[in-house]
Amino acid sequence: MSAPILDVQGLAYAYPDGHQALFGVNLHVHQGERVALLGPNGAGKTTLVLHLNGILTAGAGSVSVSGMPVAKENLMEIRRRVGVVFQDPDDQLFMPSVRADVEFGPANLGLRGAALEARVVAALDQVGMVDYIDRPPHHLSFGQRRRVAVATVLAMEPEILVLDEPSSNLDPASRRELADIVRSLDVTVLMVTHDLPYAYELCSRSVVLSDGVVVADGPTRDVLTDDALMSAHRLELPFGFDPRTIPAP
Ligand SMILES: Nc1ncnc2c1ncn2[C@@H]1O[C@H](COP(=O)(O)OP(=O)(O)OP(=O)(O)O)[C@@H](O)[C@H]1O
Repeated sequence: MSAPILDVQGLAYAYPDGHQALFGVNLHVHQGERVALLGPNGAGKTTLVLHLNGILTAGAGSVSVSGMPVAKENLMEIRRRVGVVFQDPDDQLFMPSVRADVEFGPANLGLRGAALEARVVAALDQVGMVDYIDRPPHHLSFGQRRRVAVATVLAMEPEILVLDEPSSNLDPASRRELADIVRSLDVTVLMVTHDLPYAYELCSRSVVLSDGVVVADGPTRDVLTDDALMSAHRLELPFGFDPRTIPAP
């Protein structure tokens, strides 16, 4: 098999207050995979994500993206390669118009004029939001703001798209539409979620993090139907959802 596009080796991290959040995490993701990162509250999922684009720096171990180590000297390139969509779109949208927000990243990379406009329109088109290009983001609904947040990241043409709780606060139709968008993208995806049916629907592979350690890594169906694993790590399927009776997507 080819080298992983995302290679996390022995990653350990303690916050400045001494709290150890990750203990030697290994995670290898190959190009084109869609992987769900599951685990109970406080497991270390966000801490891991914050290492993928260098917001946090590994205490021990390493993270690399397409062979490039996540390190201070590479941060600009790493942030182009790894696009993180945070849970709250308002952490990502801060400009007076949708266009300005989506332009921001590629303009920083030096794109100008028609090339910049084409990049912005293409990114908004991928999330079905071209018609909103001149609207102020704060006049959009939450679900629309989440789509624009995804577009701000897609406009950077990332190699890896990291989605933190993408389905949270979405109504059922928006949730399904976002799933369709994710499926339509030709990009490697790491999706942090507590929404296990969403993980099942979108990611053929799931990694379970618990107390800062990877405790499972395999086909999502196998993970979600391993009752002992699920209860040991406070993972619960919603009432009526049984992957044993639902064909693998
Ligand atoms: N800034 C911080 N300083 C100290 N400890 C922190 C800090 N941020 C997170 N932690 C601790 O690190 C551990 C992992 O937190 P993290 O946010 O990575 O978990 P998570 O899996 O993303 O949880 P959730 O599902 O609740 O979002 C938790 O015990 C948390 O209390």
